Amino acid sequence: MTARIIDGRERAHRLRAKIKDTVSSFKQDGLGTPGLAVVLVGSDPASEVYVRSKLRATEEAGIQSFSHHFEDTVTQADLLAFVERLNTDPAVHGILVQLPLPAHIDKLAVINAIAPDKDVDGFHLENVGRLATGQPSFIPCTPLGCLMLLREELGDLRGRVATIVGCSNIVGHPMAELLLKNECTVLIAHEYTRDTGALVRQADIVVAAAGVPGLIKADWLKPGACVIDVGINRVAAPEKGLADDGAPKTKLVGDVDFAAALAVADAITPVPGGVGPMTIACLLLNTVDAFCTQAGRAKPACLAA
Ligand SMILES: NC(=O)C1=CN([C@@H]2O[C@H](COP(=O)(O)OP(=O)(O)OC[C@H]3O[C@@H](n4cnc5c(N)ncnc54)[C@H](OP(=O)(O)O)[C@@H]3O)[C@@H](O)[C@H]2O)C=CC1
Ligand SMILES: Nc1nc(=O)c2c([nH]1)NC[C@@H]1CN(c3ccc(C(=O)N[C@@H](CCC(=O)O)C(=O)O)cc3)C=[N+]21
Ligand SMILES: [Mg+2]
Repeated sequence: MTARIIDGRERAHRLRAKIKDTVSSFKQDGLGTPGLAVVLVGSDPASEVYVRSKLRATEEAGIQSFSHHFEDTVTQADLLAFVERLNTDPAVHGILVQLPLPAHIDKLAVINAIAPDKDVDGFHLENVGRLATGQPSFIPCTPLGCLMLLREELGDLRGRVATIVGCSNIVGHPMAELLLKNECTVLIAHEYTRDTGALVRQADIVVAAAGVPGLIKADWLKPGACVIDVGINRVAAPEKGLADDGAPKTKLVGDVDFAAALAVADAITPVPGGVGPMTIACLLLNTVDAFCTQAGRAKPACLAA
């Protein structure tokens, strides 16, 4: 038996099509157009790629995009002043500051400067606290995308054992909150966990978000587990030959030993084509949500998670 491969790209396309219809109905009803501002600092090539695909998806959905690129020498004061301008700009409903930020910038200060009702990443202290206490909040895009895939795959999650490997502010920790809220029994592993395999072996649901290629071995998986691989790791792929600069070509892999896991898991997300596209679709979803709240309007039922 071989595991079902969960097609995140297809699921994301479906969600983006619904968002696009919703946005066009807002325009027809004379309610205006949602707007998303994306702020990039410096010239990390991976960040530039992500920001470009976020902006492309935004425009394809009919959402207005505002893109701002700062040199990596920008001062914290200038960045904070810029966020404040976006906070008061009525055309901007959502604000995303791409991470990582250069070391001289206090990233928490920048995140917490974003107006909580425009914080479509859900990283602001107020949204984090709301999620942790069961109050309405923005939900970080990657965990929200993972939850949508899990619910489509498994239906009700109540009582299932979920092990999350990694507990960062942007993925692992909010994922744990969200699964707890969905009545899972949640186990969390991190760098100092003595036996991560022992936690993974108990899991009906595994969410791998450590950023370590091949960390999750197939013999760690409980037969029939549902595996969500969040990791995005660029590794050498000598089998693809050499690039122009003479170095081996590279490929993206997740944190799970995918080929071996296929024989044990019931369902698994691939990398690429799994969680990544859902992250982007959920960013658009959160932007529509922000727009509705700011317009004093209920979110359309067809977009409910
Ligand atoms: N698909 C998508 O949409 C997205 C993918 N990603 C990818 O997900 C991965 C995680 O991202 P992010 O959360 O930002 O990364 P961070 O580096 O911020 O966090 C990694 C987490 O994994 C833990 N960890 C590291 N090594 C191990 C190990 N050997 N065993 C168990 N736990 C370990 C760390 O523990 P400790 O807390 O003790 O340091 C930490 O909690 C990356 O590959 C990233 O590229 C990220 C965002 C979106
Ligand atoms: N403020 C902030 N919010 C974020 O949500 C945020 C961030 N900063 N910094 C970086 C991480 C990473 N992240 C990804 C989004 C999409 C893909 C994605 O679309 N991946 C494609 C492949 C892309 C490729 O080919 O490189 C896939 O998995 O199929 C990956 C990673 C969002 N992040
Ligand atoms: Mg660490």
